[in-house]
Amino acid sequence: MSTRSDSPHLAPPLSSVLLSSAGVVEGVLDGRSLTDALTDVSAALRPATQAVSFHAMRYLGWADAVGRELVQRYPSVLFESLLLVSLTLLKEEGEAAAQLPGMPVYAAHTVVDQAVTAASNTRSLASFKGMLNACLRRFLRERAALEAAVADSPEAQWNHPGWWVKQLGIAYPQDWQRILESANVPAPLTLRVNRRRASREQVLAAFEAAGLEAQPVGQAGVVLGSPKPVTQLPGFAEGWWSVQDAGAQLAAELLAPTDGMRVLDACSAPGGKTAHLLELADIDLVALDADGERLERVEQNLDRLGLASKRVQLEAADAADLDAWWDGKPFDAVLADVPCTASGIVRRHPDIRWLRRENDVRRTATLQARILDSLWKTVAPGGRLLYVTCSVFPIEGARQALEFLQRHPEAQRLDAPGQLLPVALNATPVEQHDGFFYALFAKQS
Ligand SMILES: C[S@@+](CC[C@H](N)C(=O)[O-])C[C@H]1O[C@@H](n2cnc3c(N)ncnc32)[C@H](O)[C@@H]1O
Repeated sequence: MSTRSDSPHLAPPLSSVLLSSAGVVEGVLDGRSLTDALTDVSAALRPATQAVSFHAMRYLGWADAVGRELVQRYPSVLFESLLLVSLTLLKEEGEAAAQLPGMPVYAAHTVVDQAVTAASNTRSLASFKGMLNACLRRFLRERAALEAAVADSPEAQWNHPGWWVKQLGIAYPQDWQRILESANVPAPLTLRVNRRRASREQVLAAFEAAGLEAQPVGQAGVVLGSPKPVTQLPGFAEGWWSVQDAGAQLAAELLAPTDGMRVLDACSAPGGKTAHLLELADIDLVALDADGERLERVEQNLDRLGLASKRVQLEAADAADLDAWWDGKPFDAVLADVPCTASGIVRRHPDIRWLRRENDVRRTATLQARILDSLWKTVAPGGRLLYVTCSVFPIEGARQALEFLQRHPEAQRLDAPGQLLPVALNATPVEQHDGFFYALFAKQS
């Protein structure tokens, strides 16, 4: 086995990692998020399983198409998942494998041998180990012909569902390939310094002293040269910083709260932007989220960052149901970081593309419009509302903003970036960010 220097230390046998990764992929095929499915994996296997299953998600479209060439009918979803995971590890060889960002690199014969061992060691797969062996060996023998057979499939070529590729092609005739390719570049670890606890210079100096390469980005960001577990970085327990993509760091800056303002963070969990708002000014803040469990994470994050106070009120409620939570006192500034398809953060969550269905996009856009219309009522005359999504589909972004203005002629659109497309391909860590949409509206007094 050989691993690149940035691959995790893969101490457990590859057969165990392949089997646990197959279990995780099986979970995603069954509709679970990758993060959730990974919680079932033992601590000893988790780092390696995470690396292998993230990689599998990035190349699942290609592996699925090749798998269909190799197998008429899968004996089980676990078999299918084990085959697909193994194929993604065989996707490139030698130099090409080393070039594929984030690819855990193993010799081909090791992958085949360990996949077959994984099948032998698993009661429900043992009688299919010969079939698995034959499929993987056939792939190695007939790679070129199999690659050619799937080349025309958009899923195989772009590793996204066909409907997703089509929608991006229509929306971004110039950029769609770059967007799709950016989705397969593993994201850097980007932090936002909590200016109430530390300066950026202080954080950069502490990282340098710990031998970590880091650079400033944006107004308060720091991007690491290579990702590390956050608890191992200086300043985590002290609340010096939070993990947040550079594109997401624009939200609180655009809403620009000032001391004494009454502010609403309407879809706040897990609290990344809530904390940023509180770092920027002394405000009275209501933080809502429909999901009570996720709201607990807002509380934990504010505690760690030293930002919890009597001026912060957390409410588990549907933002669109004003009767349930609003006392009628208007807000000077409202952050509407609404639920979305998350199509702009696929590089951080490579499973999202496989979990979404085409009709989710319209369904989500309808929910967003409902939340937006309700929240607009809570904005004080002269106040502002920032609409945010981490999506690249225009129906959740540019079109949503346009339709909002048509429904609310009293809203004035202020300067904001609009659609930020994800930047990752051929970009330095400092240049990279996820895809977001930002529209800022003022309510005329
Ligand atoms: C994009 S996430 C918010 C991320 C958060 N602002 C941050 O920066 O950490 C969207 C959130 O909206 C919440 N949500 C979904 N439907 C909602 C609703 N009807 N009212 C309020 N929150 C809702 C979800 O539970 C989710 O936590």
